[in-house]
Amino acid sequence: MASPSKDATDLNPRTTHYEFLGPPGALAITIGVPAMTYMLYYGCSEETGGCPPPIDVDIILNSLSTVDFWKGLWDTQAFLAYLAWYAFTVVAWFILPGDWIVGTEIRNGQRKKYKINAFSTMLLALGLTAGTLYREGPQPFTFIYEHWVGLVTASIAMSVFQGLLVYALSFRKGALLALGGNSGNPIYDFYIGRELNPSIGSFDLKSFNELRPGLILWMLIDIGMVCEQAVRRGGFNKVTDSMWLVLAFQSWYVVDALYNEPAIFTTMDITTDGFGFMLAVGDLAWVPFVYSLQARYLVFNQVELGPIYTAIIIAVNLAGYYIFRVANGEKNDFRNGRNPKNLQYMTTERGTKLLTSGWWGRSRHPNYMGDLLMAFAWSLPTGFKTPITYFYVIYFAVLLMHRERRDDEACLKKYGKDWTKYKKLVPWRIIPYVY
Ligand SMILES: NC(=O)C1=CN([C@@H]2O[C@H](COP(=O)(O)OP(=O)(O)OC[C@H]3O[C@@H](n4cnc5c(N)ncnc54)[C@H](OP(=O)(O)O)[C@@H]3O)[C@@H](O)[C@H]2O)C=CC1
Ligand SMILES: CC(C)=CCC[C@@H](C)[C@H]1CC=C2C3=C(CC[C@@]21C)[C@@]1(C)CC[C@H](O)C(C)(C)[C@@H]1CC3
Repeated sequence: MASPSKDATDLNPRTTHYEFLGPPGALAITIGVPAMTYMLYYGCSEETGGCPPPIDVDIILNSLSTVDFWKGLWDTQAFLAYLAWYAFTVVAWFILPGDWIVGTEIRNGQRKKYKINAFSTMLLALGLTAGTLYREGPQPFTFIYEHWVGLVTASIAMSVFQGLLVYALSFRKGALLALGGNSGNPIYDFYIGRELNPSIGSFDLKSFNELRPGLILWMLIDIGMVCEQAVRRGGFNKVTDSMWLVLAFQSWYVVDALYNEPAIFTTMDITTDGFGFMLAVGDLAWVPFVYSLQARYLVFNQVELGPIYTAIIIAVNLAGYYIFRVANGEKNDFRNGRNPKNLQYMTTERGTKLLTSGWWGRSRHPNYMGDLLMAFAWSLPTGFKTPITYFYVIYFAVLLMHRERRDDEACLKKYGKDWTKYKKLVPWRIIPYVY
């Protein structure tokens, strides 16, 4: 129950400290993320002549000045397909059964309830995909490759719509705002997310978007790229080992996230950050259309790895996955009051405990290290002809380093001198003895 002594101003203090370099940074990312999503297509595709295409300023300026180029960004068929996909995930949330779990305590003393059926949504989507593949073969799925730009536009349009909607709704009476999203600057608050958990009844938009429409679409896009290659090479048995590896690794990552759905309720996106344009565009456009770049590249640059390289890349991915899963599992168990491995911990003045052994005794974000190792394994199958397919690894390293610093600041505020004590016990940020 909400504490009766807290009024709306106590609960929703003004944000006085900016992140992401404040409003100019927020504006740059608001424009930059959609722009980069398109640029990674135009800068790495067979339509434009390669990865990267030969750079000729005159040709680029000429094509930018043609009506056809701008018309190509809009594709009604792709838009309708995207809307149908989004609607499917919403309907699945409503109709598929699932347990309701209680999230961590939020600032107003309440705990939200979340319906757990992301995994069954994925199974339904995969079942329908398998049925279509069985009846009609890979051809229908080439739609994704052929309508790429239109699908990107549709996902960005949905993100803008949701960003504006949640920003407007956050002004209603009684809304609980994110501590970092109430600066009063509309550009910044729109970007970072003003309201902590925008919901329609029991439908929570932030956790829904984080796990369903973007993440499952990423896997379906990868399947679409396998189908495109199968059509070009004359059958699934001719699809390259590199393409199968990318599909297997990335699908496994998605399956793992959906299977462990309850674990996202202890991540900082859910517990601390608001839901605004940053997460909307990240979830809906960036994850499916940028994270699948390696698979799209392998459609037009078909790499055969052979058994030795395949084995090495699988080993790198498995090592990363092991660290990622075990570290996330240790923290999730611990935050839910369990400590099956009897790990050591310190108790803070706030009452919360912090693990000081196991993976969380090796570095302060061991899960990031595992995630990064996996990211590297997803790019390796593309070979070394172009650095562009390693974009994900570089972006991800920057994102996680920045995220670590944001979390460090937040934990310092939360735990005060106990955090400093914890940092002395666990001095490494992400990679032990390196960083
Ligand atoms: N693929 C992708 O694009 C992305 C993936 N990720 C992944 O998402 C996952 C979640 O990441 P994220 O939410 O950023 O961070 P973490 O899962 O690392 O969670 C950080 C929080 O954990 C708690 N914590 C910190 N130290 C300890 C400790 N020693 N013992 C117990 N609890 C501790 C603190 O919260 P408190 O004390 O309040 O509980 C802290 O705020 C990661 O695996 C990350 O790799 C993240 C971003 C993008
Ligand atoms: C600048 C920009 C593009 C920002 C958006 C960042 C988002 C893309 C990421 C923020 C946190 C994320 C998480 C996952 C996907 C990427 C985003 C949305 C995640 C769902 C991936 C699967 C993992 O298992 C996870 C559930 C731990 C993870 C949670 C955080």
